[in-house]
Formats: sequence, structure tokens, C-alpha cells
Amino acid sequence: MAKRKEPEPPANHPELKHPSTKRAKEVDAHTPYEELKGLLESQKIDHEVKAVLHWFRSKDLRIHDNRALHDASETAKEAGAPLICAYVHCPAELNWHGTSPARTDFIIENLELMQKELKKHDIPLVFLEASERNEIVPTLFSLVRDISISHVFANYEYEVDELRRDIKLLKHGNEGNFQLALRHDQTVKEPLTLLTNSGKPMKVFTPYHKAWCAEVANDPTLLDTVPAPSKNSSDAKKKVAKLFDSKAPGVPKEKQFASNEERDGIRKMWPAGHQAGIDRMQSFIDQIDNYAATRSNPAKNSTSRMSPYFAAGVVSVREALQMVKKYNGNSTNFSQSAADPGVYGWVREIVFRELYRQTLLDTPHTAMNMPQNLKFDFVRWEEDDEGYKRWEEGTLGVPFVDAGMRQIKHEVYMHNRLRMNVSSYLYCNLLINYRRGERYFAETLIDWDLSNNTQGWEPSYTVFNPVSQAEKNDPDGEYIRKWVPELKDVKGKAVFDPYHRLPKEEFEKLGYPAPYVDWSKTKARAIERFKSDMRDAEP
Ligand SMILES: Cc1cc2nc3c(=O)[nH]c(=O)nc-3n(C[C@H](O)[C@H](O)[C@H](O)COP(=O)(O)OP(=O)(O)OC[C@H]3O[C@@H](n4cnc5c(N)ncnc54)[C@H](O)[C@@H]3O)c2cc1C
Repeated sequence: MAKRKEPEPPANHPELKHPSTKRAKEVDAHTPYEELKGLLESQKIDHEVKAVLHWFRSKDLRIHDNRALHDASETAKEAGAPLICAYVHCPAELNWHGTSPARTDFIIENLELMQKELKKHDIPLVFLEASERNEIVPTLFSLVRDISISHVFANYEYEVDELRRDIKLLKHGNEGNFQLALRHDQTVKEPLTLLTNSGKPMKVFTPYHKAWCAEVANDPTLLDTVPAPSKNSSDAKKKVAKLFDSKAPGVPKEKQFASNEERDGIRKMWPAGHQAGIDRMQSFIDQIDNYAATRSNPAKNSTSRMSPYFAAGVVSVREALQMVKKYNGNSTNFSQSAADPGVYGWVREIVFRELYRQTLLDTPHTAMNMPQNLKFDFVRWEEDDEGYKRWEEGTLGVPFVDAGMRQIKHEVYMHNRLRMNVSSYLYCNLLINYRRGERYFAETLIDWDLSNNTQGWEPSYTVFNPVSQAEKNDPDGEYIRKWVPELKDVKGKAVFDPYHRLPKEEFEKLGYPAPYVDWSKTKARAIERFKSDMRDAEP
């Protein structure tokens, strides 16, 4: 039998472009992470410390408990050399990832606050601008050369392109006489260190979670945090005096909010800054008891809403877990048998985040617009622009899904239960390429995070039923009534499925659409399509 071909992405949707499954497997077999690690190990490391640079990227925007920044500071202090910080702003990079206006603004606001904080430590934060993605390294390199930096520190970013960028920097280092040091900072357990008995990185959540809990219970130092950097000495400060008045980058035109009113509303909802993140975490701990019982009920607002702070690294997960540890009787045993259900449940979500980073390094093709299960690349998706439009505006006639899609528009955030439901509806019931939804999330969310998002969007055969999901998780219909005002006066269980549960005349008065597709029929269509298209697929 002829080998089935992967369908070509349609030309009018460049965001759907991706490499072949063959290329994906090649990258998995020779990962850029391995290459980078090898190059780091073979570096010359006898440079005299003249000036030290910490390069902030968009995932470590804090000065507290920042591993690379701390080590940069210690290196500079020991040698009496100046410490300088830099951030390279690259609008093309924001476009490449589809970063939302909200996340762009959040990043820039945090950078401005950090610049002020660092100034109090007599450390300059220099803003550089690279017009194109391939200009990022040369732009940083010119700063390194201009001020004779001997040591560059940064925290690892685990996405393929970001690893390749660091490989490029390292090659410059070898030519340009500086040394590069990268630190693992995003997680508690370093990715690729929780292994199966046969020595392979764990992939399955339950064993990973069990192993993670055991390690953290036995070794509380895994949660140790490091202090903010030391002040530059007055001599060191003098040497870098001209770098203190660097101006924060402006928001690129295509990343601006529609209005100042919208911007102000979002900034109020998601205030920037480390202290704002810590305050939010503290308010969450005050009600963490409710988490186990109501975390899946989107009306109860009982999750932490810490995701934007974790995604941009404004607060580290170690700092957050130190606070949880205090609540947990000063114990780092977060397993089910030892911790309160709220604590156990919340830490479990952090562990998902950790596993997803391990997965990103283990199967880097997941950062290349390719599904984890490569067979899904063989599915023929529907080109249903009307269906997509209704999905995005929240007018599918499916209350739970529509409510979620309206929440994301207003809050640049969506409750996890809804993320699960709206994604399933898009690629199962509408049979629209899941990549379109993944991209829309990136373009809208303030908490966009490549590994959480791509793995959240990983297609599967599970088709969520939005009516029973709503009945179970939003039992009073409060969330639906809040976000879909057309249904606010609908009484009782009719709110979950008004088209089928109200008399025709009553339904017609609501001004709310009938379901765009039939759930049962489209569920059967999706299963059939997945089965038939993946049957002979040989990625
Ligand atoms: C389709 C889909 C897309 C998603 N896209 C993103 C994304 O772009 N960015 C993002 O941070 N999360 C994403 N998630 C995961 C999850 O929905 C959010 O992290 C969570 O809703 C954030 O709210 P919270 O901070 O109140 O979570 P809490 O319940 O308080 O959880 C605490 C933290 O744990 C992590 N976490 C929680 N749930 C998950 C999860 N399922 N997977 C991985 N980490 C988790 C987050 O960092 C979160 O802040 C996605 C999930 C799905 C199903």
C-alpha cells in the first residue's frame, strides 16, 4: 500500500506551516539541547573576569530568585567587576510567536519596573533592539564587544529556536572571547532528570508526579531560593555609568491595545511586578483550602491566576512553593497522603508544568508546530471559516464554549476547564486544524507559554461534551450567565442547552444562536476521520 501523505497546510494560513514528520523525527533524534550542552562543556573557561552580563529573556523577568542573575552577581562581586543587565527587544520575534498585546505590554511593564529596582542596586538594565530574529545575537554581541564583557549569564529557554539562538551566541563567544553560562531556572526539578528505570526521560504524568513528589519531599533544598543581586561597587558603577539611562522599548504598532481603556482595564486585572505576583500568591494561599473542591468550577474563581507571573518568570515557582510549604506545616511533602487536598491539588498542576518542560526538551518537535503524536499530522482538517469565526467570537450556540471564548476576549485569560472544552470543540466538533486555536490562544492570552499551550492543545480522541461538562462544573450556570448575557434570565438547567431545552418560541426570543453543528453527529465524524486518516499513517 502507498504511504499516506501528510496534507499540505492551506496557503492562506501561514500560521499553520510546519516541517514534515521526517524532519520532526530528525530534530528529536539530534536535539539542539544536546548540541548546546556539548558546546557549553567544551568552552574555554579561563577568561579573566572583566565585566559580567546577565541577559534577561521573556521568561525570567525578576531579580529575586533568578538563578543566572544570582550567579552573574556572585562572579562580578568576587572579581570586583561590574554587573550589567540587558534585554533584547525584537518585534519580529513577538510576531513570530504570535505574542498577544497583553503579554507584550506585561513584559514591557515588568522590564520598566525591573530597571528601577536594579538601579537601586547600582546595576544598569540596558534595552537593545533587534529588527529581525537573526539580529538578536549580533545585537547582543555588539554590546558585549563595546564594553568588553568577559562573562555572559542567562537562564535556559527550552524551545528549539531559542536553543539554536544560544548555540549561535556560544559560537560568537568562542570567537569573541567571552564565556557563556546557562542556568536552569524555570522549574524545581531540572528537565530531563526524572528518568524511568531504563534511564529514559519520564513521559507519563502519574509516575512523573509520584517521582517528583518523592524527590521534593526528600530534598527540601530543591525549593531553595537565591537572593537578589548584590550592589555594584562604586568603582564598578562608575565604569558602566553611561548605561543607566537606557529607555524601555515601545510597544510595536501591531501589538498595541485597541484603546487606552482596554489597556488600563487589563493592567488593573493583571498588575505587573514581582510584589503584585507575590501578593496574588498570598491571597491564593489564604483560600487554597477551596482549591480541591472548586478548582474546576470556573464561576468560583478559586484557582491562583498565577499563570501570567509564572509564564513571564515574574515570580519563580520555587518562591511560590516556599509559600505553600509554609502553609503545609513547613513540609515539602506535597503528596496526597501528606498534604491537604488543596495543597496536593495545586502542586500537582505545577508538576504538569514541569513535565511539559521535560517533554519539550525530550521531543523538541512539539515546539515546531507539530503534535506530540505525529500521526495527528495526517488528519485532513475542514476549512470552515464560518465555524472558526463563530468559535472565536463565542457565537456557536453552545453556551459553555461561547462563555469561555468571551472570557478570553475580555480577560486575556481563560479558566482551565474552558480551555479544555473550547479546544476539543474546535478540533473535534468543527474538525478545524487545532493549530489555528493554538495560535489564537498565543495571540490573545496574557499567560501564553509555549510548552503549556502546545501540550494543552495536543489533539486526542477525547471529545468533551460541553453540556454535561457545564452541568458538572458550572452547576448553577453562573459562569455561563456571566459571560453570555443573552442567557442571563434563562432559569434552571435550560441554560446549559437552551436550544434543546426551551420551547421554540422562548428560545427565539433570546437572540442567541441555535447550535452551529450537532454535537453527537460531529463527534462521530471526528472519531471516524481520526481513525481513517491515522490508520496507515507512518510518520
Ligand atoms: C488548550 C490549553 C491551552 C493552555 N495554554 C496555556 C498557556 O498558554 N499558558 C499557561 O500557563 N497554561 C496554559 N494552559 C494550562 C492551564 O489552563 C493554565 O495554566 C491555567 O488555567 C492557569 O490558571 P491558574 O494560574 O489560575 O492555574 P492554577 O490552577 O492556579 O495552577 C497553578 C499553575 O500551574 C500551572 N498549570 C495549571 N494547569 C496546568 C496545565 N493543565 N498544564 C500545565 N501547567 C498548568 C500554571 O503555571 C498555573 O499558573 C493551557 C491548557 C489548555 C487545556
